[in-house]
Amino acid sequence: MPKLDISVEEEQKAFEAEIAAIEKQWASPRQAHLKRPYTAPTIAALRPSLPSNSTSSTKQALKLWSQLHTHNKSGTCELTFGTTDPIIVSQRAKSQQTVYVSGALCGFSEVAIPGMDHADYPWDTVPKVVSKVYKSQLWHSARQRQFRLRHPVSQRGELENWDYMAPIIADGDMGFGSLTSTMKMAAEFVEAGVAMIHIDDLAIGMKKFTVGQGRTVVPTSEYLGRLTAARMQFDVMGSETLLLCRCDTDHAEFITSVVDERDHEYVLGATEKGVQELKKWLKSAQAEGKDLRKVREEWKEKAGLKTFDEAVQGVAEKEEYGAYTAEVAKHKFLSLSARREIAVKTVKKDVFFDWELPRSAMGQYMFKSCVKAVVERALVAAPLGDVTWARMDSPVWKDIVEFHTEVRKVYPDRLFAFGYTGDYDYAKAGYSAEQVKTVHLDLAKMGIVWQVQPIWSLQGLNMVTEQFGKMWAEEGIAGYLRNVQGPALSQTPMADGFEKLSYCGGYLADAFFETVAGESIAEKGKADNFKRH
Ligand SMILES: C[C@](O)(C(=O)O)[C@H](CC(=O)O)C(=O)O
Repeated sequence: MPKLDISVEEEQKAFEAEIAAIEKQWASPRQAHLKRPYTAPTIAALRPSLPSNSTSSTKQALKLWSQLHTHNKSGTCELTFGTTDPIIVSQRAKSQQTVYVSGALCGFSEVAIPGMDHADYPWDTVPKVVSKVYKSQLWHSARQRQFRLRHPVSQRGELENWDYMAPIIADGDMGFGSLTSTMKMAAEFVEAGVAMIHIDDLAIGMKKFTVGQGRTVVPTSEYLGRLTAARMQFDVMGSETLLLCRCDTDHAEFITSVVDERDHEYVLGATEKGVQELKKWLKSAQAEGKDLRKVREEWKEKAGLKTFDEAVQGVAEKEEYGAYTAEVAKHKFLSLSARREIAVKTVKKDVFFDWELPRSAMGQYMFKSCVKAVVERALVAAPLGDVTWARMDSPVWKDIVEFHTEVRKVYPDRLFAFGYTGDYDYAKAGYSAEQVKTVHLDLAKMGIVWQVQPIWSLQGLNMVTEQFGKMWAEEGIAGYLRNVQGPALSQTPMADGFEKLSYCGGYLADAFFETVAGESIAEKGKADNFKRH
């Protein structure tokens, strides 16, 4: 193998030039808000000798960044929806500025074995769908351009000119395991042309349910590690790709470990002495054929499940508890042992608290979520990413306002995303019909500039397909003419897919054949002649 023909001095000079370029990029208005736990020389030393393929992702990310800022300035928002299908992507170019590639949808339609959204598909599933979608966008933009340029300038003003290159936002779930899988996934996304990905704090394999209960999150440090891994990969590739810090702590019921003291305030423990470990309790109940959900609830009741602060409140006099909370409030984050020390100094009675007893058979600790916990995670994550999303189980307006207001107190210009998650029940969450009409605009005023209904392709397409299938089976072509073909042909311009001239792009194939045959399309003197200007 030949050696690299470069002197040590040249190598060092190139390294220093790379460092200077990285520092310049990091200081740019687009990136100045980001804070990395690593330096430019570290990143420069991690780069291969040829630049990575990140041009498309960078271009689309900058486009998205500018769209989101424009919305932020005007108090408006982008309302988009999820799909994985290039045909659907082509139509939304007429009304949406962005495309969302949802993991849940990929799990139903882009995998060998479909299933509920447990983010249990292979780690490169969503990047592959992004690549497919991005290539379809390129194709539509090329065929539209070719169609337009076949027409003289005088006629082009009349022709369609959609922006098919809508930036793609994609679901990176929890990063799929260790930091190296998060890096590999981030790299594949960049190469696929993605504009932004979201990474969350859910435990791998526990997206929705554990033993029939709520979701499980990872410690704050692990969440930050994932975001840092994605950010580092973008930096190694020199890309501008946006990182959306999604946080799923709202209504989470478990945390995988208590290794990070920032989480200790929210971990639940037994406060009654003498209760058996929950997992042993459940095991014997199972052997007796009892209803485990009921038995678990009974155990929680018996164990007096509380956070440590609640346990202190439970045994302290009013003034003692006041002294305890006053001392705790002096610190940003406090470990359980530090809280115990404060309790010993401020409260006469012993505080019994054991967070080992409620641990699940899989080892998870029980967690008490609240808006404050979500805000804290979002705040520590913010410097690593560009946009924040607190994924909520239910659209509780009070919580939404509190979350976004608190984050904006620290980061006044923060941009946010919001998911109209599939099964939200707005009436149950207390919204009137009037409120629902303007909710997207009310959200936009809080900086929630990117709003997505992630699973339209599941809910909406299923509904439309069911209705069409029934009609087709009953009425055949007469129903098709009435409901589909008739309206499609009579609208102006006619719906895509019916006409052969523009959308289906036969002329693009003709242009390839003509070019290969050496025919100059410009000189052929066709009616729809190709013009160079
Ligand atoms: C956004 C989401 O991650 C998705 O995969 O589309 C899901 C969607 C849903 O459950 O409706 C999520 O919100 O977790």
